[in-house]
Amino acid sequence: MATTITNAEAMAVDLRGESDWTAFDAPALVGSSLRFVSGDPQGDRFRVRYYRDAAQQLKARVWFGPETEGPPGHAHGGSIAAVLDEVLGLSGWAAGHAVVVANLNVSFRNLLPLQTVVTVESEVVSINGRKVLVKGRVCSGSAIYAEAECLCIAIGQPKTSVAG
Ligand SMILES: CC(C)(COP(=O)(O)OP(=O)(O)OC[C@H]1O[C@@H](n2cnc3c(N)ncnc32)[C@H](O)[C@@H]1OP(=O)(O)O)[C@@H](O)C(=O)NCCC(=O)NCCS
Ligand SMILES: CCCCCCCC(=O)O
Repeated sequence: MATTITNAEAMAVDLRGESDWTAFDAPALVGSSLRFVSGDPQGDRFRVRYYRDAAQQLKARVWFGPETEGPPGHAHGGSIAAVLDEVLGLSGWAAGHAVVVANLNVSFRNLLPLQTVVTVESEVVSINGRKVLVKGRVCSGSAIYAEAECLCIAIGQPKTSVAG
């Protein structure tokens, strides 16, 4: 019997990282609860693959599928914010802090065409008591789609970070 596949399922989406990145296993660090953004790797919304770069900062390759649409042909701002929320919060965890996101400030710089694979970069820029400040951006080559600053607050004991 023939199997029905949607256009998006049939689509090859290249989420490979750079040669000096290593795969990062998010569920191994935080559990399997992060389903909203990265829980459907064959879906029509987001497809996400996590890495650490050579400086050990968390990076993600993210495909914005047809179901992230907001303005015609482009990603909904909330979908971009959701991706930044997860990646930057997870970046705090990857740096060893058991955090939740308290404040996320996003600047949308350019419309993001649907079915684009972007890189989400993150950098932990300061740690002040329970406050872990993470900056990040959504980009592809020289194109910057969004930039964000994320205040994470530690709610538990520091976690041993995992290499991938
Ligand atoms: C973030 C959260 C844990 C903070 O609550 P708390 O543990 O009681 O901590 P406090 O309110 O004492 O805040 C701790 C510090 O962070 C600061 N802070 C907390 N939220 C902040 C915010 N939104 N913006 C700026 N600073 C904030 C406080 O001012 C405080 O700073 P201080 O130590 O210099 O006084 C709580 O508000 C929360 O659970 N929010 C929901 C988080 C969430 O649902 N995120 C999305 C899913 S990850
Ligand atoms: C348990 C890992 C938390 C990572 C950040 C999630 C961001 C959010 O839910 O808003």
